[in-house]
Amino acid sequence: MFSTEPVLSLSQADIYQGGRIVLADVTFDVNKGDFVFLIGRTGSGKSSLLKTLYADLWLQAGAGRVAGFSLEKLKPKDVPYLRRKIGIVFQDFQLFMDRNVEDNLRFVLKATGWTDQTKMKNRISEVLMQVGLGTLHKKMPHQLSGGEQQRVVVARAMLNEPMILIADEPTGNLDPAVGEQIMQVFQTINNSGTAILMATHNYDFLRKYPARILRVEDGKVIEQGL
Ligand SMILES: Nc1ncnc2c1ncn2[C@@H]1O[C@H](COP(=O)(O)OP(=O)(O)OP(=O)(O)O)[C@@H](O)[C@H]1O
Repeated sequence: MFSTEPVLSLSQADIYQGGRIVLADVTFDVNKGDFVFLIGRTGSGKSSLLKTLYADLWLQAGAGRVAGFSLEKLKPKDVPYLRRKIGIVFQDFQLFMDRNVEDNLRFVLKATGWTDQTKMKNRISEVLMQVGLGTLHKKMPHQLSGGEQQRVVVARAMLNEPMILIADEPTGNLDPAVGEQIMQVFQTINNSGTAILMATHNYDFLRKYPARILRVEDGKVIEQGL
């Protein structure tokens, strides 16, 4: 992949959900280091769009490239490799509740082909530092606050140095002050060069952290001025 190629590119893409078209003719790029908010009413199609980008929904018409993978040519066997190049964060933290923080992260590293114990330990320390949780390796998820759990989820998404972080309402279940901490973690990650595409209903973020805004409305995706 050439370094000038967008991290993500959709061209005249149609987004389907359950056999029904949700969004038509979607065209936009996200470049290295971009921060992009995705906004729109409940049910407008934000999650469907994001799911298409990480191949949870199949792209049925138009063209798409994500982290060097062509969505229209993607085969089921390619999906895990695509997902290694993108970090995914949802609203609900899905940590294994019966494993400590370090083991939650190690699970992902092993599943994505890491074998060297020292390298795994070092990478786990790096990502936990990156999200401001450098001392919580041995804690069980239930010993962490909701915000801390979500930061572990963000750390997990960063393990394989993704080119883009795709986040669907990552602060939706958190109180505003804690949501703000997650937003600051995203800013730090973005400042180190990782592109971020984040669906949110929190309009305070749009004011406080000016960035590109894509609005999903009436079956279309529109780039909005600042
Ligand atoms: N699994 C599904 N099967 C069929 N239709 C679905 C499915 N999931 C969502 N839809 C429909 O697709 C449309 C878009 O939903 P989507 O979840 O993408 O919206 P959203 O903008 O992410 O909403 P929210 O802000 O509430 O998360 C809605 O009409 C929804 O009812």
